[in-house]
Amino acid sequence: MTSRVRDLGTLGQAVWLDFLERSFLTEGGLARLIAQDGVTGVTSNPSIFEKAIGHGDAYDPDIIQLVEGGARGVGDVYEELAVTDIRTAADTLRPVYDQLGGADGYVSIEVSPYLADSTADTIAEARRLWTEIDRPNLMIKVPGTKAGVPAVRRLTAAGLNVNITLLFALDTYKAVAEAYLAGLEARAAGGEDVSRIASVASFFVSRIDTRIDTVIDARVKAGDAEAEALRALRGKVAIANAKLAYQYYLELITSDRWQSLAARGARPQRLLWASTSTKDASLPDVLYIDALVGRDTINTIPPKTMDAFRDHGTLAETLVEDVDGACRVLAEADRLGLDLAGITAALVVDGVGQFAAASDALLGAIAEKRAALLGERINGLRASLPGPLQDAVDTRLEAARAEGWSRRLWHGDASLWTGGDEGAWLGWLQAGAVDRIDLEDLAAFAAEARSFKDAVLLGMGGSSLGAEVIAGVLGRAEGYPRLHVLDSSDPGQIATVTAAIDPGRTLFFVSSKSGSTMEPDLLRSYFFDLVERAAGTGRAGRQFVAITDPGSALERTARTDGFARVFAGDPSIGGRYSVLSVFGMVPAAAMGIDVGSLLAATRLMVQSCAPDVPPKANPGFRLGAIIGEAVKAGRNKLTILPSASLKPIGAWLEQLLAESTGKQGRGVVPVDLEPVGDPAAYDDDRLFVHLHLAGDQVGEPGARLAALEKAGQPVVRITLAGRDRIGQEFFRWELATAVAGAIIGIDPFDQPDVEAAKLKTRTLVDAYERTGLLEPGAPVLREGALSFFAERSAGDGAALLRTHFEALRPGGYAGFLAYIERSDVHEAALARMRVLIRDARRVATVAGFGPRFLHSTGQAYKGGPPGGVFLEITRDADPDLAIPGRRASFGTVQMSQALGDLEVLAERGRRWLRVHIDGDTQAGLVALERLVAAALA
Ligand SMILES: O=P(O)(O)OC[C@H]1O[C@](O)(CO)[C@@H](O)[C@@H]1O
Ligand SMILES: O=C[C@H](O)[C@H](O)COP(=O)(O)O
Repeated sequence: MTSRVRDLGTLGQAVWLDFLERSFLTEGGLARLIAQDGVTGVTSNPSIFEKAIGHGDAYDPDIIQLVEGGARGVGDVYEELAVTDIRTAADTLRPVYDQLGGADGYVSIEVSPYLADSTADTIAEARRLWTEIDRPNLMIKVPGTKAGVPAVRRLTAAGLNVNITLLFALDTYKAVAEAYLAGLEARAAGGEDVSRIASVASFFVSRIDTRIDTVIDARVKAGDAEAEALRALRGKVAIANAKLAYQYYLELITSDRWQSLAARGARPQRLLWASTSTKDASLPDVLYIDALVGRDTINTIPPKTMDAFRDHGTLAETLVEDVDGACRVLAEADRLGLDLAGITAALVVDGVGQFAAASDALLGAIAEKRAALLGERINGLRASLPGPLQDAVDTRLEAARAEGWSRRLWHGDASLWTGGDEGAWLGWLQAGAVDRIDLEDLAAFAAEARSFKDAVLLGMGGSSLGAEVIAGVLGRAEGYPRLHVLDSSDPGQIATVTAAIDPGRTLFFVSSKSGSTMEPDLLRSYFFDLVERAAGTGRAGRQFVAITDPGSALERTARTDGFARVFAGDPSIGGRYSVLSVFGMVPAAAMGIDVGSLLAATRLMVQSCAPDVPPKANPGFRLGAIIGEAVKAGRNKLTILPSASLKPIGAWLEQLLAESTGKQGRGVVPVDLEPVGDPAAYDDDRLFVHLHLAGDQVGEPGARLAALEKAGQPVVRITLAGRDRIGQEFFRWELATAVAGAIIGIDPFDQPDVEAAKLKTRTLVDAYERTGLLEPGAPVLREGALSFFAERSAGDGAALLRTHFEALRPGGYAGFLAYIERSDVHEAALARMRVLIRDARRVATVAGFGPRFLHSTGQAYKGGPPGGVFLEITRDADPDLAIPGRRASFGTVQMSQALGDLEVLAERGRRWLRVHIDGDTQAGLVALERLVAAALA
């Protein structure tokens, strides 16, 4: 059967198909074109795959199989699908390849457009695909970018078939031709065979006209004096450009340099006309076929254009016709100021961008399919945001996609944040992604831990809160010790834990990344002494385990004191991001939790947030964009509303968000444990996040969310189908915090203002050690059991409090900094006062127990958004607790911390008032509550 397409072959031109799709391959579409039309090759690109895989359900069975068969990430899923198609196409073309002795019969796959700016990455990816697909008639497409050209030489030298894509400019084509020659010469010089290597230079045609003609049309419309001359060039420049490229090719293959390679059996690098479907409906649909017919060239044609050519194409060797005319067209374009060089340069950048966008769309589509398949195995997130905030989030996600944030974040590109050392603090990404923990060793440790009745974890902030959430949400397994977390210097708190344990049957974790934090160090010496007294001198060490970064002071102490174990942290993970590392996993193992399955469940989220998942489909990015944009819109009070079983996560979220983002006068102020109110209680500075565990009662927060939503408040709902999905939230929020940090424009991995309070405290404690004195200052008022410390007096207690609260402005917040024992009763008393203030002043309220919050929200209170108005509560420790070998007691340390904290707050211009309770704490809180109510009345 004759075919006009096939007849192009008689004129020396090969026809390739610029299309690929699974059913087309499997149902014999390609085989038919080979047989009927003499098609001898296939090209693919990211847009072609996006059209094939990203729409419809043809690939769903494979996607299901891949996801179910190993819960792989979307990049892997895409590659499996693409590789399968490319192999099928290559195998279908293999008889052609064999018949022509390797002269044709190729199928091309493109390296990821994300790598277009990196020679090394392009080479590595090309080699990986070459090995993976493993077909002699494969061509790897490398873009003709600055970084791509040297890759062409190296890949050719390495023996790969290369198709150089996105060529628009003559000069770049010449550079690419040179790279091919140099690659072959390198092989020849090394005595390697050059005869089995093929290469094509893909010269893009229609896209040039699309650009030039748009400029022409605009100028004509604007009444350009040269309108007639301009119009005459419509649809002509790209073809003229291509003709000159072909002239260069003809020259090159007659050169001595080429001839000597040809003598060794080398094949010329053929010109391939790409982008040959007509984009402008006013031009003939076969324009870029008819006009580009020439010997030893290829035209890669999409199906519709091929049909059109089969129907009404013209067979003539046009490429060598009227070359002078082509020169005149280009000269005329130049005379008319049509900047071909500028346009072709821009087209390369655009081309990479377009293919990256197509890849993003495809990976996003696969991510969505994967999420649907995983169903409840992956935690859900729904957001109901006011219109402008939703728009800002959408815009941000799209910008983040275009700027490659997801990949840049995973690759540690510090320019996402402040360009500082952020890249050195991303170990938590890997902690979630791969097994960094020796699970076997952890299982052995868990078996050892069974002999203990209780476990006490001594650590502050990030070094204890993750373990506390795990204990609170997952609980311990039968037969394993009960975990108590002690993150305080409060004598009452310490006494409560001491009373709850049998020191001789308790395992102690001393958990500190730096190994120099004061509280765990003091607590270690307190409990070590206690155990020594119970178990006998020299025997305590075997009940102690250190979790600390290598080389820390704690590690040394642990060795000296004969600790049972020392677990080493990863120095590239900051404390607040450390839960999925040994800091969370070691205590979890001691509680009998199956760390392996917890991490496996977590990994589904990690994969959903992987670098190849575009921001919009990436659950961590989505949350981060919401948080970041909410902050930018003034909604910086992230109000945490967990269902009952998830309550412990609030404190962990607080430390993560506040310490990471609250600096330079910006960031998130997390609001935890503030009872949920009616819409009227809230201003427009909130973002509500509800976390719900399946099986929990909808309860208060759940029930009021709809009303808040209706009132136009932004509400995010996160759902967990099971307790072991808590790890997914750890990872999601860590990523979200890093993303929010990038949006807010701060370094989410430092904590500059925490250090200031630490320093002040240390100065006070050291002075006390020397002098035995701690100067708490003189109160401005004593009223019953309460003493008030303030910058100036203002009448009675209620008046002082009134003046204090009058400093609250819209968008500000009221903070309770309570240096008292953390207990349900005290928490409830604070919550009641918080509600009084919120409802009276429509401001957010926060509360923290000192010194616990110093290692968490303390950063944001001092360094974060201004407007915090702080009421510090202190009391004399009674009974107090001595610290072995020290003059200062725990009570003195705690008071030093309270005073140091206040000094720094004052230095930062924060509004403060201290109320000191004499005698019974509970009674003092009741009295204070009464005064707060009076002050607000
Ligand atoms: O683990 P470390 O070094 O004892 O620090 C405990 C906590 O203190 C902080 O450094 C803040 O003071 C937190 O970032 C950290 O989680
Ligand atoms: O190799 C083929 C090219 O990727 C393709 O021809 C580009 O065509 P387009 O410009 O129509 O997208």
